[in-house]
Amino acid sequence: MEQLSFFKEEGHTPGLPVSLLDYRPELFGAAEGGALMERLIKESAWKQRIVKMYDKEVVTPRLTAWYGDPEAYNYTVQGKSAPLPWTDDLLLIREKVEPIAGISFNSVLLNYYRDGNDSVAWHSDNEKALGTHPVIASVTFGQVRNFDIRNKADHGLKYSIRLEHGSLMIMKGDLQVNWDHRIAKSVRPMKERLNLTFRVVI
Ligand SMILES: O=C(O)CCC(=O)C(=O)O
Ligand SMILES: [Fe+2]
Repeated sequence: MEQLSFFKEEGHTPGLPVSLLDYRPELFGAAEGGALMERLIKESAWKQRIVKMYDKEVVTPRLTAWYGDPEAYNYTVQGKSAPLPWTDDLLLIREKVEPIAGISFNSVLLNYYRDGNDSVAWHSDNEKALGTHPVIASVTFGQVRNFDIRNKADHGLKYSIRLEHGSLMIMKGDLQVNWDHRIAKSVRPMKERLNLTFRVVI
């Protein structure tokens, strides 16, 4: 498979340094990743959460599920429900991710994008419960979608990374401080995509 490096996908700006974002395609092979994705989609406890946006309550345009250690519970990140216990598949993925990330994760947020209509709006993962410079490991299965990153102070400074099936992307350093990210809706037809972000909730 062609190795699509992050830097190939950049627009008019130089690439973000690896100290902020480390992209590694093919953490999982196509077949293994496909099997994991199918099981996780079928077996996870999906919820469509309601979040407050500018005083309005809106339903998140994707499905989510939280798993982790019981101690990883923090209402500012997960809403009112405690994380569900780790499953074998989630532990297997965590085991592959941790040596590369260089830290131990105590929770994982799963995002299920059913089609091109599902998305996550511009945000940074800067909740207090994640600390100021969180290391977040993001594993993607299924449909390739663009992961857009824009500078908080200069919205013209933007990058777009194609997150491929089976890939790992590690976000770290100042990324959540100075940059927002999103998965935009797509007018082109999109198949389903599963994303797992491993986090340390403190
Ligand atoms: O689906 C993705 O790649 C990103 C998800 C995300 O940004 C988040 O869960 O905070
Ligand atoms: Fe995020």
